[in-house]
Order: sequence, then C-alpha cells, then structure tokens
Amino acid sequence: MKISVVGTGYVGLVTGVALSQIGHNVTCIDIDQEKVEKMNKGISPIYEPGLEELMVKNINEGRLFFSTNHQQGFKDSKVIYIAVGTPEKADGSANLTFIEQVAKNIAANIEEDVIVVTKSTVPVGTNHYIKDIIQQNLVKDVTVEIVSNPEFLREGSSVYDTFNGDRIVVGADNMEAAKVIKVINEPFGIPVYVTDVQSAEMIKYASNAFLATKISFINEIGNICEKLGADIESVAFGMGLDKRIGSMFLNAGIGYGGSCFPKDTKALTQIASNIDHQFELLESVIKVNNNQQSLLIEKAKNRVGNLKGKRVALLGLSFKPNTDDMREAASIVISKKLLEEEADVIAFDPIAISNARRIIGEGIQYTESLEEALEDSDLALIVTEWDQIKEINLQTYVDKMKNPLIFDGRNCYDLNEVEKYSIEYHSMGRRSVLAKPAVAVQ
Ligand SMILES: NC(=O)C1=CN([C@@H]2O[C@H](COP(=O)(O)OP(=O)(O)OC[C@H]3O[C@@H](n4cnc5c(N)ncnc54)[C@H](O)[C@@H]3O)[C@@H](O)[C@H]2O)C=CC1
Ligand SMILES: O=C(O)[C@H]1O[C@H](OP(=O)(O)OP(=O)(O)OC[C@H]2O[C@@H](n3ccc(=O)[nH]c3=O)[C@H](O)[C@@H]2O)[C@H](O)[C@@H](O)[C@@H]1O
Repeated sequence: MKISVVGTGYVGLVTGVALSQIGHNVTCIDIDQEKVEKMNKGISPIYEPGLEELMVKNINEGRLFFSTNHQQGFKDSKVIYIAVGTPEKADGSANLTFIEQVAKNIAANIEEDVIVVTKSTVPVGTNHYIKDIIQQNLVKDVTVEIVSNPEFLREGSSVYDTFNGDRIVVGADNMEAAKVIKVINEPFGIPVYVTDVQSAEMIKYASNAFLATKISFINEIGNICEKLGADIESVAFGMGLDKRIGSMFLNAGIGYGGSCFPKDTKALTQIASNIDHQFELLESVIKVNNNQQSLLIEKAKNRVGNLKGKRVALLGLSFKPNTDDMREAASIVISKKLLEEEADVIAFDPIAISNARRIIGEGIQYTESLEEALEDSDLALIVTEWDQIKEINLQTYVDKMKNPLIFDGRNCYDLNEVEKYSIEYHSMGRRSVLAKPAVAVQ
C-alpha cells in the first residue's frame, strides 16, 4: 500500500523505514530540508542501531522515498501517518502547533479519501480535533477518517521494538479504518488491540506515566535502602520475581530523562487538572525524579566538600545508552550544577557530543575517549550506562585518575568486583565501597 509519514524524527523515520521493510511503498515527509537531503543520500539524521542499514536497503529496493513537499508526498497515499513532535509548553501541557500545521498540510494537499493515523503522543481528544481542522480546511471533496495509533518504541532499540513490540494499539470510530490499519501492520506479527479513539490516546499517557512511576518508586526504595543497609539490586530482583510486579523498569539510578517520560508525565497532570482532577501520585513521581537527578552532585559534595577547581570526569551524556538524544538528559542538570560549583569538567560520550555541545555549551570539555576523560581527574560521575563504561577494566580508574573516586548514578559495577581494586565507589541504593588504603581528596 502507498503510505505517507509526516515527520522523520525518532518515531516517523523508524515507522517509515519499518513499513517499507514489510513491503509498503512509503514516502516520508519533513519540513527540514537538510534532514531530507541527508536521508535521500541514505544517511540517517539520528543514531539508532540498525536504522541506517534498513533505510538504505529499502531506498535501494525502491520502496522508501523522502520529500519536503507535502503535495508530492501525499500523492496516491491511502494512509497518512502523523509523527511530528508534541513538545511541552511552559505550563507542562502538550504543544500541538506541529500537529495543527500537519492537519492543515493534509487538508490543503490531499486529492482522494485518506485515513489519517496519529502516532504522535497527543492529549485525549486531539485526534478528533485533527479531524475537525482537516475538514474545516479541505480543498477537495474527499472523506477523511482518523485513527489513533500511539507509539511505544524506546530510543536506542527503536528498530528492534518496532518489529518485536508487545502490542499495537488502534483507536478508531470507524471499524473499516481500523481494519485497514490492522492489515497494514499484519506482517509485524504483533497483537493488535482495537479500541475507541479516546482510550487509545489515554493508553499512551497512562503507559508512560506508569513506567515513570515504577522508576520513581524504585528510586525512593533505593534511597531508603542506602540508609538502612539494604541493597536495591537485591530488593529489585526479589520484587521482580513476582510476576504481578515484573522485573523490568526496576533499575534504580539518577532518574528518568528523555524526550517522553518528563514531558508526558507533566502533560498528563495537565490533562487531569483541565478536568479539575489533581493527579497527586504523578505529581510526586515528577518531584521524586527531579530530586533524583541532583543526588550524584550532593553525594560528591558531601564526600569532597568544595568541588571548585576539582577535575571531574562526567561519564555519559545522552539520556540513556545507544542514543544520541540529549533531551532532558540528567547530564544537563548535572553539568550545570558542576559549572555553578566551578568544577573543571571533562565529559565522555561515544555518540552524543555534537548534540550535547548545542545544549550544554562550551563551558565543559568533551571527549570520545573514556581514558582521556579519566586522565588526572579527581572524581568520576557516571551518568549514562554505556557499554564502554560498564565493560571498562576497573584498573583503568586506578591507573588514570588522580584519585579513583567514583559516583555511579547507574549502578554499573558489581560491588564485590569493585572491592578488588583500590577504588572508592558510591552508587545508588547500595552500600559504598571504600578504597583501601583510603583515597584522600583535599
Ligand atoms: N522519541 C521517542 O522515542 C518517541 C516519541 N513519541 C512521540 O512521537 C512524536 C514524535 O517524536 P519524535 O520522533 O521524538 O520527534 P522529533 O522532534 O524527533 O521529530 C519530529 C519531526 O517532525 C518534523 N516536522 C514538524 N512539523 C512538520 C510538518 N508540518 N511537516 C513535516 N514534518 C514536520 C520536524 O522537522 C522533525 O524532524 C511525539 O509526540 C513523541 O511524544 C512516541 C513514542 C516514542
Ligand atoms: O513515549 C516514548 O517516547 C517512549 O518513552 C520510553 O522510551 P525511552 O524514553 O526511549 O527510553 P526508556 O528505556 O523508557 O528510558 C527512559 C528513561 O528512564 C530511565 N530508566 C529506565 C528504566 C529503569 O529501570 N530505570 C531508569 O532510570 C532511563 O535511564 C531513561 O533515562 C518508553 O519506554 C517507550 O515505551 C515510549 O514509547
């Protein structure tokens, strides 16, 4: 089937590539000319494992096209996917400007009946709002059906997730339209759950809010464990053995970041407050997460005192491993605090440095070499659990650092392993390992 996808970010590009891979003829449209030029040359504008290879394959096999022109991109399409951003506004609610613009682009350019499928995360009621905008601005006498099809992929494993998701949610008023979307997705072999439009929209927010809640919950338990001498890794494992709880998303650390949990949790509290419901639980989840991001700095200050002039190796910048995405990364908050403390910061990240430079700026130094970051440093802060960091020979800390003093925000190392080295190690929700002989930081 001929399909158009509007917006080629993490969701749109992966969706377009995956739909072409299962045999559809896909045109991806973006207003960003530079991005489109790159994609036409077979270069992915984002780092996602496996994406570029699949993209090039489908371009070469003549099923995948990129354009900046909505009219050309929509030509002969039976289905148009919307995958533009829905960033947060100053009050935390979802900004629908890009969505409104696409609805107008659709109205102005379609020449035959279409099904408009929204993949973007949008507040309950938005799909109907999209239909209204399209109908009010239509140029040709055509019929438009809408389907809510929220996306559940994770960055860093988006290609894998698209082919191996747990469910595809389809929210529709019109069962014929729902059936078309079901058939399009059949080759993925993933169960499709069909429901009404509003429920589909809410499933997305509720799912992200629930996962964020799980993270803040385990982080609170971790903070308590640390003070009581219990071990969060052990606690999370023991909890996860209960199938009703499940073992996933119980990794304690410095909290969740990224383009979605922070924004979607805030948007859901706004959605609730619009109907005079105070979502107290979710408000606490957000508060716990905000505090969690600063904990590493607090721990370091409690241990070292003044960070002024201390050489700090900041290990990992992206909001999670395997992505170059810096949106709402804990490293932003942490590097800002380090600069306020007048620390001398050198940051390591294998992929995200160019994005980080734009957000964090030139107040810190950057390197793609972990060893270079550690060289002569007084302390190391682990912010993102990249494999390069997890798999490092721990002796490297001893060899390279002025003082092998580590504050690990992602519990990268086994405590028994750390104890074999002359390293002082503080992690999250676990006992500290003190170096023998003690590491002295003045
Ligand atoms: N990033 C993620 O992992 C996930 C994101 N989502 C949701 O999906 C949506 C998209 O997110 P991302 O892919 O991260 O966004 P993004 O910000 O990376 O990409 C959006 C793209 O849309 C383009 N665009 C904006 N207006 C346009 C227009 N009128 N016509 C054509 N292109 C236009 C932009 O140039 C940009 O390339 C958001 O609602 C997000 O909440 C849902 C699940 C996962
Ligand atoms: O709506 C979205 O955009 C997406 O948001 C998340 O995906 P993503 O943000 O890409 O990445 P996650 O793996 O969920 O991690 C989010 C954050 O939570 C943190 N996290 C995750 C799991 C955990 O146990 N502990 C923890 O601190 C990660 O470090 C990261 O900062 C959801 O997992 C996806 O299902 C959803 O589609």
